[in-house]
Amino acid sequence: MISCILLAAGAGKRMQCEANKIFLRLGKYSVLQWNLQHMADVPDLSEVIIVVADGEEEAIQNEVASLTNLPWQPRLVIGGAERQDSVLAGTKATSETADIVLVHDGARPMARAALFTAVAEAAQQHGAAVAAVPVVDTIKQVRDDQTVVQTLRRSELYAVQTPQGFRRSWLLEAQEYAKKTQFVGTDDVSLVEHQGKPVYIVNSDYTNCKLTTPADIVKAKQYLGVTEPMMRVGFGYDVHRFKTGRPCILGGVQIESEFGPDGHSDADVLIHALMDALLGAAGLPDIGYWFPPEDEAFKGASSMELLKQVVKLLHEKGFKAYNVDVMVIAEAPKLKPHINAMKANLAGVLGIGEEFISVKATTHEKLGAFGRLEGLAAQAVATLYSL
Ligand SMILES: Nc1ccn([C@@H]2O[C@H](COP(=O)(O)OP(=O)(O)OP(=O)(O)O)[C@@H](O)[C@H]2O)c(=O)n1
Ligand SMILES: C[C@](O)(CO)[C@H](O)COP(=O)(O)O
Repeated sequence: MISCILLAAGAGKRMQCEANKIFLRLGKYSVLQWNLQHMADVPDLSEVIIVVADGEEEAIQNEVASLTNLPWQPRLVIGGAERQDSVLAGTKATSETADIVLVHDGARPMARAALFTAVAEAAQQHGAAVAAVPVVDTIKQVRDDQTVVQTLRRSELYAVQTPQGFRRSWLLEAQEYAKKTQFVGTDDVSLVEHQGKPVYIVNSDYTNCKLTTPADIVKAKQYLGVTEPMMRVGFGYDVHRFKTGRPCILGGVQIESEFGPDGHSDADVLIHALMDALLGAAGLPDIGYWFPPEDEAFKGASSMELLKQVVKLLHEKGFKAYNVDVMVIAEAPKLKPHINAMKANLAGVLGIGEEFISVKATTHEKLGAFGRLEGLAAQAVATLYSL
């Protein structure tokens, strides 16, 4: 049985962000979630212990809970001041039935399932193993006064990463010995080396870098295939004549009135302007193309139903509404009492919160055709983001 300790109790000081870097979002997942997603594909992994900073348990738990595909339920333990303390806390929480324990930096979200498996297999065979890559730079040993002691032979040098793997008995003994001899290592297998025991190198790749400084985030996004969401803006406008006896439906809300907008469909001018804004932002043809006025299928059609079709068209093109702002220009009826209901309608169909929806109304100060109550108009602006 394989158990994995995922270290997430650091402060992330060098990342210079306010919160622990484990919560940074890289596209659809946070750094922590990318780790868990990759680990979920490790065939024999049965137990995951996340080592968390005191006070961050709930936030970590929420991150875990939003992943529904994990084959195990990670357990949380509180870490210590130094990395080695955190690994020790994690080790104590591993099951006695685990024969292999892997230790992985939460700051390495690019490590793939195959690497975890390779390190676990090497640890099973050799006792202790570590993922590593040959160094690409020439490495020099340097004195405090900045002068070189020696140039190390590059062909013998590897930069080690995580996962680092152990037979559980080896890890426990190494930690015991490190405690007794007060040895502190900058990585985990160095505790085994300190006992004079061998550590096996598993060839990894350079994409498994540790997210340490802000520059590493750029690399991480590239390696994880994260593309920045693209924002698009669209504008829509519509006018309808008023007709006595027509229902007055605006924003999907039927308003008591002796007259209403005339048209082939329910003539919901607000929704029409909004649909054109959404379609325009997506670079799609306007509502006349999708719902032609001469087509009998749309006679008396509910514009809210048409809006649902527009949202479907957006999704098919890979877009989702981010926010919308609609302005109705009407001398009457009074829209204020109905604005909240309209916003709720739009929120439901667009699948966004009401705080991202604005519906406003203005009179035309009795000027011109709108002022004479011959008709009404609506303007809309919508922003979309790529899914
Ligand atoms: N006391 C500690 C220190 C570090 N870590 C974890 O060890 C990994 C590697 O450490 P590092 O990159 O140094 O992370 P931080 O300690 O968070 O960063 P910094 O040193 O910049 O504060 C990280 O996933 C970090 O969360 C830990 O669990 N407990
Ligand atoms: C374990 C490690 O990731 C191997 O490169 C590294 O030593 C961790 O160092 P940190 O200072 O805790 O980031």
